[in-house]
Amino acid sequence: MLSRKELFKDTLKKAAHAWKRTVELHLTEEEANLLRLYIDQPGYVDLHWVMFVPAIKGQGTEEQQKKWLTMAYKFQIIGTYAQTELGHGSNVQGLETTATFDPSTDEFIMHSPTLTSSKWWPGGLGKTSTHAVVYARLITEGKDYGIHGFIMQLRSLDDHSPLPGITIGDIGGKFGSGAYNSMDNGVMRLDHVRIPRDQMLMRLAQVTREGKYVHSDVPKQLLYGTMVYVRQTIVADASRALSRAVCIAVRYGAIRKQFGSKAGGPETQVLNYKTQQSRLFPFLASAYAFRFVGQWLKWLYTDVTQKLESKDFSTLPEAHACTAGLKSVTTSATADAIEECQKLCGGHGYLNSSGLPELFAVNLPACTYEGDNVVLLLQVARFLMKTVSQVASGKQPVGTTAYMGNIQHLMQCKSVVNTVEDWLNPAAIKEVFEARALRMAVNCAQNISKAPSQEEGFEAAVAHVQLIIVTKFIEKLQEDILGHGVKEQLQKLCGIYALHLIHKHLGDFLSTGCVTARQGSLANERLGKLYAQVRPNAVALVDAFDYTDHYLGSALGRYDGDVYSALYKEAWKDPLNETVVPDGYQEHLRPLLKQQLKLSRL
Ligand SMILES: CCCCCCCCCCCCCCCCCCC/C=C/C(=O)SCCNC(=O)CCNC(=O)[C@H](O)C(C)(C)COP(=O)(O)OP(=O)(O)OC[C@H]1O[C@@H](n2cnc3c(N)ncnc32)[C@H](O)[C@@H]1OP(=O)(O)O
Ligand SMILES: Cc1cc2nc3c(=O)[nH]c(=O)nc-3n(C[C@H](O)[C@H](O)[C@H](O)COP(=O)(O)OP(=O)(O)OC[C@H]3O[C@@H](n4cnc5c(N)ncnc54)[C@H](O)[C@@H]3O)c2cc1C
Repeated sequence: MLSRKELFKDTLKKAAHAWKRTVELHLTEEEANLLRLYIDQPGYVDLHWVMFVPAIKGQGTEEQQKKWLTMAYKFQIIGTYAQTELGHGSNVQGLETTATFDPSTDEFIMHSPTLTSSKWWPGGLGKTSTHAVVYARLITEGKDYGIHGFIMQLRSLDDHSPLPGITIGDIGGKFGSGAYNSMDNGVMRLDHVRIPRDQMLMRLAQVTREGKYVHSDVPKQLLYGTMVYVRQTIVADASRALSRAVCIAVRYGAIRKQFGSKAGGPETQVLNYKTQQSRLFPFLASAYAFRFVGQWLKWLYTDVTQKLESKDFSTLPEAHACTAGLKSVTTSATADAIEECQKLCGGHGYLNSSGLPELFAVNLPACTYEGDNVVLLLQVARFLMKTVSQVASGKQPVGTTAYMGNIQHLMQCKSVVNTVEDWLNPAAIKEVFEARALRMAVNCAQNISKAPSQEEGFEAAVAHVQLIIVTKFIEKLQEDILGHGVKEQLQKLCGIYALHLIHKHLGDFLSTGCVTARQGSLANERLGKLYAQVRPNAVALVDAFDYTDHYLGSALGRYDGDVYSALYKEAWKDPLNETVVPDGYQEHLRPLLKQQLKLSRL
């Protein structure tokens, strides 16, 4: 119900309070992160911690890190990540902002040469940030060396006014009434703004005092390292958002009753309808699947970072493919699922008090930010094509592509599934997913060699990423899992996750010969049985997410199930209900009604 200005100020207040508590309680970075999650409104702090600090960590020299991170950690400066421009987002190499070295003063001149080069979107840029890592084309000795990162001060640390040569503001209201409107995504134009040479982030490359450009011995792809880090955190965000939506829809489905009463008896809980289960339980399974793959991705990222520190860059391409692919698949599935959860809750799901519209609006842009999901899947496809060609030349693939080494078997194997029960076998499930992913990648590589097209590999990329998620779920089940019967429930969810994908992508499985039509129909039969088995525990499985009513923010998803009185109470809080007769009655309704009355009496 807050206006944009009130919402923005409210976020500033909450973030400042969280920061105060972080300092007072001496919270670790991990604990502070958890606290931030409970603010639960996008704000400048996200960019400061998730992009500004990591960009300096990844691309700054030790000296630069010492100087800037010290200030950033103490919140003496607030930073953002200014990469995207009005005319350029996905194509980073196409950015236009220039950083031209002037040896006479030992400075870079930062400039926006065109309208389309205006920085556009960075979170916190519009009204809050004092500093930014700005991405610009480095020009020295008359040569354009492409995109590099530069630390720029944007606003005065005394009165917060923009520094000379910098025009800066908010880009305007966004989708939904709340959601991302708490964030001041910004626009910025630079008019020949000078910064000292040592504010170029110099871990990847340096410009000497004389203006000479020098490469370091680290791969230039590390320029994109901050995005790898954030994409990894976004997978965990997606799993959290999806589990919130599913929690609301499952709990409400157990309360809501429609039809089915016999002789005046109670109606049926909508959660008992098979159609409801087949729409909703795959999301429940996905919420668990994304959580487990998110945990694994965090491990992978930590592992890669440790290797990078000891100058082992070999796993960087895989880390890029995994983070890009998983960010893409999990955020797209989550946005679609939240929208469907609204429909699963019927009309009440469309009310703001259900919590679902806000959840949808705030998570939808995750399909776009940190890399448009289609563009990122094309990066995965590129990685797969390279791996296929390496396999063809005898190289043994490792990590998430290790299955491609089993090419002889996977290209011709037939699924062993013969009965409905066979679809309970994780090895049988894994094999069909591996075969489908490999066959699609190989087909794509063959098609590309005939008619090169970057867009060919999209479907193959999806198949590969789904294989990763299924595999990590299966691997999770091989660990010790505490709690009586918990493992059995997770096994059922794992089955639902995998088999619903077979159902959804049956065309791929059939056309690649990985599954026969009969096996596809056995999978559907198994799926129906699993839905019925999960039903008695569905509410417990969402209670296990352990969300408080406050955090869930939903009249429909309340733990106590007292949905109708909550909806009723929420309705009366609407500003329209502050008066019995609405504002505008005197000017617009009364004269109209009076006039019509007069006319009818003539
Ligand atoms: C006290 C402590 C308190 C702590 C408090 C903590 C609080 C924490 C809160 C956490 C909450 C989380 C909240 C999350 C909020 C998230 C906010 C998001 C805000 C959004 C930000 C943005 O959107 S920033 C802008 C993002 N932009 C993009 O993503 C652009 C996408 N485009 C690209 O990445 C590139 O243009 C490209 C990859 C699509 C193409 O690149 P290029 O033109 O160079 O071409 P190639 O395709 O030829 O690639 C060349 C080569 O490089 C490889 N490669 C590409 N990318 C990467 C990479 N990232 N890493 C490694 N390698 C990469 C590519 O594969 C090619 O390799 P080859 O070997 O040549 O094949
Ligand atoms: C809420 C939000 C917050 C953001 N925060 C930041 C931030 O803090 N800092 C920052 O720098 N940026 C930020 N961004 C910008 C974001 O990173 C870009 O929007 C994103 O990278 C996509 O780029 P684009 O908008 O230019 O889309 P475009 O690239 O113009 O995409 C438009 C369409 O074209 C398609 N397309 C593009 N290229 C290809 C291709 N090669 N093949 C096939 N299809 C293609 C896409 O799939 C899409 O459908 C934010 C964006 C949002 C929405």
